[in-house]
Amino acid sequence: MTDLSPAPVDGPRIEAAVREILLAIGEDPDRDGLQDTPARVARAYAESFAGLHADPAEVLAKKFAVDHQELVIVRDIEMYSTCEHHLLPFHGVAHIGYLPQGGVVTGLSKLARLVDIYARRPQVQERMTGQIADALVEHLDVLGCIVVVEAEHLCMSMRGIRKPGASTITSAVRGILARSATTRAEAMSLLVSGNR
Ligand SMILES: Nc1nc2c(ncn2[C@@H]2O[C@H](COP(=O)(O)OP(=O)(O)OP(=O)(O)O)[C@@H](O)[C@H]2O)c(=O)[nH]1
Ligand SMILES: [Zn+2]
Repeated sequence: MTDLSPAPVDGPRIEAAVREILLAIGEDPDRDGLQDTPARVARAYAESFAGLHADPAEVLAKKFAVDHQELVIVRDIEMYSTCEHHLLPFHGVAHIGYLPQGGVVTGLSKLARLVDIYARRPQVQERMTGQIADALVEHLDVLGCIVVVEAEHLCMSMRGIRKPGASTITSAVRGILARSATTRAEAMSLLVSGNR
């Protein structure tokens, strides 16, 4: 995990709500072991939803010039997010590839920070994938980019349809990579897991 500061959440409100949930499921929120749970959940949510209050423009503000006009790819960026339908985790990896414009690149760690900003929100995987790609276009002014996210959704594994191990893969392609099949194919072949 990166070092996003916890979000400024309304702690007492989360605590009251968690206490209600515990009562609603037939638990005793005052029993040993559960007494501190509402406060723990509030702290955990402040971390899990910190991305709501982080600015992708700030993360991508620091750029530098390198004489490199070709693909930059960082893959297997670990990500943990929260499905907005069930408030259960989905987790996996994000892969990012981009073509710099005019030799302007960002620090590699900033790509991982960008993933974190969009992962640490109530999310659906498709939107998160697109948001990462859009941020690269908007704030890094890339010539093109591709973002692929592979994740397992606990709402599909531990409940509901109960299919552990099912992997959801989403991609978002922007700019020149959306227009050129050859460049996109090259990026994709370097990006996806089958080619490790
Ligand atoms: N497309 C998409 N669907 C998601 C994501 N996360 C969870 N879902 C799905 O959201 C859907 C919500 O379906 P609903 O029928 O409203 O809720 P539900 O009755 O709990 O559905 P089940 O999970 O099928 O039991 C489910 O099919 C989930 O698998 C995501 O990131 N993207
Ligand atoms: Zn879900």
